[in-house]
Amino acid sequence: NAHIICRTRDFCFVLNSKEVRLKSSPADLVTETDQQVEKMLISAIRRKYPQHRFIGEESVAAGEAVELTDSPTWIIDPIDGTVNFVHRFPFVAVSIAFTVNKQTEFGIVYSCVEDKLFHAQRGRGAYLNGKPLCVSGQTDIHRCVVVTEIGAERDDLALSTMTSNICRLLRLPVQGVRALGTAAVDMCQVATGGADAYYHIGMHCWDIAASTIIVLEAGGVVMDTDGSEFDMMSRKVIAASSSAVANGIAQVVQADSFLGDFSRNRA
Ligand SMILES: O=P(O)(O)O[C@H]1[C@H](O)[C@@H](O)[C@H](O)[C@@H](O)[C@@H]1O
Ligand SMILES: [Mg+2]
Ligand SMILES: [Mg+2]
Repeated sequence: NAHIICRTRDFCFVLNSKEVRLKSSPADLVTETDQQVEKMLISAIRRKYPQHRFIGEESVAAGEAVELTDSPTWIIDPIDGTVNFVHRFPFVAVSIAFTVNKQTEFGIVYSCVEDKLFHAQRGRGAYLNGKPLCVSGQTDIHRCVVVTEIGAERDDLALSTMTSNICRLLRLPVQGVRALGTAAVDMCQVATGGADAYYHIGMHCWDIAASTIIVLEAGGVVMDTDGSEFDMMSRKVIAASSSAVANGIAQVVQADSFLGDFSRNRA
């Protein structure tokens, strides 16, 4: 059984996950807690906003389409870092973003074990537990700590793409490469200035929708891994402290044909 104690200033509760099941790969896990948290969030929001749409990781896993329209839409990852959650590795987050006309209006990432609440609203800055956030402003790729993710894919092409990208960055060299096991929290490190950049190939919109606006509102930049304009549904992202660093990463990171048929969001 996996469990985690979530504390906030106002309450403390224990989330139990009795059953761990596999989804797309032996490293893509889901627990009852993922499903219950998503249901709880969607039903609470729906009560207040019955017309709004939802893209939720576990609803998509259950067969719902991933369709981002102009309608007000909530993009939810009920537990980002489910492998961490199951193993009690202490980086686990709830990620919620809200979009209108495909533009993100606000994002919230709650890193449960750390009791860190990141949030940002378009045009109103980014905050961690109420304090304003600012990226490092680093412009020299050689002085960067870069965060990425190993991902859940375990096929040869995915693994060689992931490892060769890390090798290319280390050879530049950069000063460090890190992976916390939750894309949402990884990306928030860029917003705090603790990391200078984050890139990921193969994540889904629910992993990074909220943290994208948090990085942007903290003064960072976001782009596709090929250097083109960021598309939340493309499953590729670079978030960085400056355009110079983002472009430096885009020059070395290759997506190749890794995403293949899976190049749009699906569970
Ligand atoms: O499935 P969850 O835990 O919501 O999301 C995780 C991704 O599946 C995995 O690929 C990635 O490495 C991890 O960081 C991410 O957040
Ligand atoms: Mg996730
Ligand atoms: Mg999840």
